[in-house]
Amino acid sequence: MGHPENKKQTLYDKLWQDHLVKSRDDGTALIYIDRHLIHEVTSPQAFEGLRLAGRKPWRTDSVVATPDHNVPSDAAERAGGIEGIQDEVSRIQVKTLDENCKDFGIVEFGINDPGQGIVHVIGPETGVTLPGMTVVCGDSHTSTHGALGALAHGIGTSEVEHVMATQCLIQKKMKNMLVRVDGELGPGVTAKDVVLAIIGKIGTAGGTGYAIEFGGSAIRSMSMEGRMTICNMAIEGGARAGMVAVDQITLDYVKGKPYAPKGEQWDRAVENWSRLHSDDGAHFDAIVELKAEEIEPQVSWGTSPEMVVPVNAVVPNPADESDATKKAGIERALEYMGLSAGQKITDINLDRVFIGSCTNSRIEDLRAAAEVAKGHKKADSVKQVLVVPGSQSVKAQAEKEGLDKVFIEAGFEWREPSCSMCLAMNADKLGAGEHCASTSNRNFEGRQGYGGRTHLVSPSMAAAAAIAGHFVDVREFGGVK
Ligand SMILES: CC(C)[C@H](C(=O)O)[C@@H](O)C(=O)O
Ligand code: SF4
Repeated sequence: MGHPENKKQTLYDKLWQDHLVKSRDDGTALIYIDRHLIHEVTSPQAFEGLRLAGRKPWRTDSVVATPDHNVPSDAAERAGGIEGIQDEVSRIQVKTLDENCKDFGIVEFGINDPGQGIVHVIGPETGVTLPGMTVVCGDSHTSTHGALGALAHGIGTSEVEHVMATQCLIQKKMKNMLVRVDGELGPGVTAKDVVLAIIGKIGTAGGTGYAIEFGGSAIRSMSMEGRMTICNMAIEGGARAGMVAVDQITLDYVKGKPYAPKGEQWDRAVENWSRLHSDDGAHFDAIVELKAEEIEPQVSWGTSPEMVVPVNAVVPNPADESDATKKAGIERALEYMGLSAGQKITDINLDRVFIGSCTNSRIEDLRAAAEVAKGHKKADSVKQVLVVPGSQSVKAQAEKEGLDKVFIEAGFEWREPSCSMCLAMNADKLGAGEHCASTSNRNFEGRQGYGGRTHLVSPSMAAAAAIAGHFVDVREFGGVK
């Protein structure tokens, strides 16, 4: 919320202002939506609603679809296309999306299309998501797209229908939070560690009611992939939207993408996008500061992303917690996770490892994991290591660089683009009681399969754990930059 006596605007204020259609007396407002991404899980009822009301999408070309949650990651199963999907519910979901897109004339990157991938990976990589846009999707991790200097957040299924019908959304303006990370990250410390450390500090409710802008020199010097990892998890810190100001790194990333403006339109876009940063002296309702040098590789030990500690720490003791509710939460998490207070994080043995998800399945993530895996073999005690690229285009690039071979030689499995074991909606699941080092964003009970135990880490930490069979400080592995 802009301070009454302060005309200086935050990035969020600007994006909001640019899309404000109407402020209403009840404190809500109507905002215009530029880009609407859809996937198979949250769109079927919305299409059904449109049909029942006899309505069509208002601006069909603003909608882009792709199946990601229910598509198999197994290459043989995947080769059979939609009809080849073994699980009936998944097959119906993917087929329904396909049919709805055909019926309503919506662009879809279908199951085996070269443009397919996790919706939050393909948006930025194709230029379907651009700076300055309002971006919505029936998916909470839509916050990812804010890394481009966009206002992006998840919406519910009824809102999916509303946006398709009207191109607008009823919203209440959020408050402004700045999370500033200054300094230089140490070797082996990545964007994932930064965002886990932020959530460890502010808690999963810390960002509730806020739009978070991530700034400071550590964020400014991060690649777009890193910024996306950070914004992806804004929602795990309670904020529906996370964002990063537009700078040269943003422009270099967007330029030349298939859906990005070209020629004279590019020049005009750049002129407009160069405003997309918070003004000096703009008012933030809350400011959180972290020092990059103090951030270490992180590992989550519990059942919420805020239950996270540095890799060389120990599992916390509920007896040290004075707040009764928090204490009970720690006790319950320890029981579910099968861990004991004071146990060293590096003593946690892993049954499976998952490298993927919209948090960490981009090319840079795969490069980081491959760098650690190169020349090593997974530990015998680790049953499975899945590497699931975030999109067909990431997969093709990784194969061009020979990363697939590095993984296969290390005994990892190289899979097809999908959400996969991030939430176990396809066949990739943990067994009850199994511990998994996962590069995803949620470690809730049962998230990766009934009774499964998820530990959130960075791609290089996941690869190191796969090789050692237990968590290790990736900085102790040779060759880590
Ligand atoms: C299925 C979808 C609605 C869900 C989300 O909103 O985030 C999923 O992507 C997740 O990560 O839990
Ligand atoms: S990869 Fe995971 S977090 Fe991302 S959209 Fe898919 S299920 Fe959700």
